[in-house]
Amino acid sequence: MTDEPIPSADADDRLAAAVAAAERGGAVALDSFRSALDVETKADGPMDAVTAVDRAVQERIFESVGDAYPDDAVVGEEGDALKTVPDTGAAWVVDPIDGTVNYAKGNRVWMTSIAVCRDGEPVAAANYAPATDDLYVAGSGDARRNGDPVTVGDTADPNALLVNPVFGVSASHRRELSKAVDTVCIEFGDVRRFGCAQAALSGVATGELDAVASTVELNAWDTAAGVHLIRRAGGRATDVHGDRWRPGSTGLIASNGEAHDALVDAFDPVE
Ligand SMILES: O=P(O)(O)OC[C@H]1O[C@](O)(COP(=O)(O)O)[C@@H](O)[C@@H]1O
Ligand SMILES: [Mg+2]
Repeated sequence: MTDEPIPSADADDRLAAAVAAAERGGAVALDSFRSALDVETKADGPMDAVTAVDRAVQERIFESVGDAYPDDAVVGEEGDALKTVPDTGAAWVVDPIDGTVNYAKGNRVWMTSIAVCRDGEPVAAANYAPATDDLYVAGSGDARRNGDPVTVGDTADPNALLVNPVFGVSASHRRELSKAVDTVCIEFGDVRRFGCAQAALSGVATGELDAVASTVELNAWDTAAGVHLIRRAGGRATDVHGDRWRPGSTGLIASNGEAHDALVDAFDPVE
């Protein structure tokens, strides 16, 4: 296998700090959920939203991580934080609110996501959905939801797979998204889209979904934690060509593993 989780001796210490930081940050976000918010748009167009709450949550998480591990690198979606995961050392990858459009509209599908990476690979993950109080975590052991172990599903028939194309907020990704949705409709069971990549990836880890697909590079904060959860839940995560996924890879196919090659064949642009 090319997509086993990387063992890391310090993953479990940092996992405890990741959970604490996700809960602290998530509580800040929950305080303002379903209140009147000013929604600003970022470089990628009107679906690329940010609010003052996203920035406040990121700040809270950075404080929490900085207190516990002051020498670690910290990557974050908002502001001028580092945007890529360093190839060496320990790094924290933070999406303060994944699903800001949902959050701002009062939809409960959004998550505060934190991954810990070691030498560029995710080794621990905490995805917290404050509005539903669901917490998904994995360090060096089982993936867990609210303390209970979870595993990926066992659907193997391509025609029965629920596939979530998780990209396409940027205007520049719309054509690729449309092709990916077409591929799902023609070659697999049905399409799901949540507006929160970490919710989709967490859903693959628990068997609620069978696969997540992107044919374009995604940001580390939208992917790293969920990929680690899926690997620890028994699934697979590769790039669009079927090679081991890591932050910076081209595309992402993350699945229950049962029909992974069929998914890669269908989405890989190289025939
Ligand atoms: O195609 P793009 O522009 O990379 O956007 C896709 C990303 O946007 C999101 O749906 C929303 O992310 P944010 O709410 O954190 O901005 C992610 O979950 C998803 O990965
Ligand atoms: Mg975000």
